[in-house]
Amino acid sequence: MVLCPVIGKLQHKHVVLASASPRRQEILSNAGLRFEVVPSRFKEKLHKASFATPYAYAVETAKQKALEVAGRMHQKDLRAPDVVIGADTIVAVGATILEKPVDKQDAYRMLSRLNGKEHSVFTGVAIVHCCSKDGRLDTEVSEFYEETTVTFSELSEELLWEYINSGEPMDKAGGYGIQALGGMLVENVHGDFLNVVGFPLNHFCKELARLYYPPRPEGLRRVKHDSIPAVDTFENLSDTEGGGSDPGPSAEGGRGGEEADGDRSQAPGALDAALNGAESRPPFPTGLLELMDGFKASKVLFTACKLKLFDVLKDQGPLKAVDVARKLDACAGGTEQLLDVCVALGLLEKTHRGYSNTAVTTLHLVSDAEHSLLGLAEYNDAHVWGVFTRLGLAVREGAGQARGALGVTEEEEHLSQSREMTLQFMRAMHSLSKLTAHHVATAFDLSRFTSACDLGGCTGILARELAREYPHLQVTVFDLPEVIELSGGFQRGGRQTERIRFVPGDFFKDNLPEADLYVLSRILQDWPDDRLHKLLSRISSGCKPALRKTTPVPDLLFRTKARARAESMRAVLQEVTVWPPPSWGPVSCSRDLFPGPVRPSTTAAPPLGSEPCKLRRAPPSGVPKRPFLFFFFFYLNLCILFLEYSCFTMLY
Ligand SMILES: O=c1[nH]cc([C@@H]2O[C@H](COP(=O)(O)OP(=O)(O)OP(=O)(O)O)[C@@H](O)[C@H]2O)c(=O)[nH]1
Repeated sequence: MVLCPVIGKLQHKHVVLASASPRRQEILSNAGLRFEVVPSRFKEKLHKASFATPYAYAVETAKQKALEVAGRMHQKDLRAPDVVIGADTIVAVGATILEKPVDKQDAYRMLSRLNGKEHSVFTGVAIVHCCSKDGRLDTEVSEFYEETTVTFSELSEELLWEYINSGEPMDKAGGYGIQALGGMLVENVHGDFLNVVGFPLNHFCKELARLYYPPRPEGLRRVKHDSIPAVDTFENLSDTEGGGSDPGPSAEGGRGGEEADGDRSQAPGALDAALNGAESRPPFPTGLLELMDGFKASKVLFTACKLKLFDVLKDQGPLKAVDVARKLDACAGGTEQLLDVCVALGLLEKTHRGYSNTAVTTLHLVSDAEHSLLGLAEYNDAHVWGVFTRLGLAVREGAGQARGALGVTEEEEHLSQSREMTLQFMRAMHSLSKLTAHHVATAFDLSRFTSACDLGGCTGILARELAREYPHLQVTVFDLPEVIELSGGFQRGGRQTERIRFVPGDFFKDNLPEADLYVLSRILQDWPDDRLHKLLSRISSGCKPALRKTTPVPDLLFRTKARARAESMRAVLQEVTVWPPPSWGPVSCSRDLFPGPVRPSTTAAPPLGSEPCKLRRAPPSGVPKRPFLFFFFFYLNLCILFLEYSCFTMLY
């Protein structure tokens, strides 16, 4: 089903997108267009000074990209596709054109030019209709451009370099990606957002409508000025065009135009019916459909990780599908499909040289990357996936499903916890903590504490970060004996630094190490309320009495979120500090730790009469200071935590 009937017009045609840009592929496939991707080999080296305007340059480049692909495909098979789409996005500061940066310095130069100012983003688009006759290629080119103006905030050098070092700018016009981290640099956008991302979908649909539905006779015209084609185009939704290569639209009244007119003149009554139907149609439930299919995307990611696809591409890419298949010892067809889905999901890039990792993949899905999340992917695939398939049972029975997923009884459970499973869990926590630990450790000013105990501290990543950040803090990592035994394998420079010690024990049974700050990071969601009450009461009595009586500063309990992004993490902590709602469980501060029964995630903190810990620093300048974003982050995280808490307490 496609929302836009003009897109449906292309449904039975062989459409080629002459672009390697994953963003363009995503925008067009999200719009329901089916197409083949054949990246253009046209070198973007037109002489800029010879164009009167920056957009003329972008349009010409887009046209040359599309024509190169049409010509190459025609030469190869003596049969061109029906339609080739080319696009080119540039940033213009006055008359100066910025394309993709060639290196970090170049990215810095570009971003500095844009800093604190307004600029234009132009995307030129060419739609080339092809026709192969007697071995000859005929083309008919429609072209247009779209302009969007973007204003950057005043950004510090530090932030620019942090952004450049994220790797994001390198394949983006002007050196930023508005759809991702680069969005934080942008204060204002005027015009079509998707145009900045790389493809002006709205203008494209209008152009198709113009091409495929030439103006109709006055009497029959319905007036609706809208981005998506004029409503008088709805009558022809079900037409079945052959896959021929004759150009659909034609200024002289080509096939597409004749069809449309023919239908119109036949059935104006049917047109009205169709129109009424169209108007009463409900809004397209995009979010819902994404939820329906979200699990497929996760499984694709897990499968690619399991096959070590990203490692292969990191070391040897770009590679063609057959070569990847050989290296993975997998079927060529299946591998190609997996690779293409990864491209669609933005995990890989595809060019004529083959498939290669994207910047994010290189950072997080390669085994030996500093911030690899492979451990988390492996654990979610091997364990969490199975448990979540039993969610229905959990709801019906009101019982945890972890054992069921393993296929073991309560008695066998302990035995089934193999060393490998423990390691798998530790790898997951380790990789996630590496991302979040610094942000957790620096979110609050903890300098007044002299000893901290990280309960369930696993491999000690947060402990290290706390010790690094607070030179007077002694940190104890307290975890199960089997975890402590294995944690040595995760330490690069030796497990024990002077101020960190690892203590084995069970926090439900054994004496807790003394400390004046206890940290519960990703712990609370794992247990039912009665156990949590027990744990929190034990912490309360273990807390140094002197400190409890005298300090005006709250002890602090906090736990991190599963998908805490750095910015949102800080924003949430800030939000909580500024406005601690009583119902907020995830990050809670209190002076006396839980004197009475508590329900950690819902009524965790007793009245917060005590002064909460102050945020140590202001949010980084990259975090927008606008209140709505704070609220967005706040609610986003609240939702994630609620979901996590509910699911975990139900399933485990
Ligand atoms: O905010 C954003 N701005 C721009 C982009 C991406 O930048 C590139 C622009 O480069 P170009 O138009 O030359 O396209 P290529 O990626 O080289 O692919 P072709 O094969 O079509 O030449 C484009 O990918 C935009 O999507 C962005 O992502 N965000």
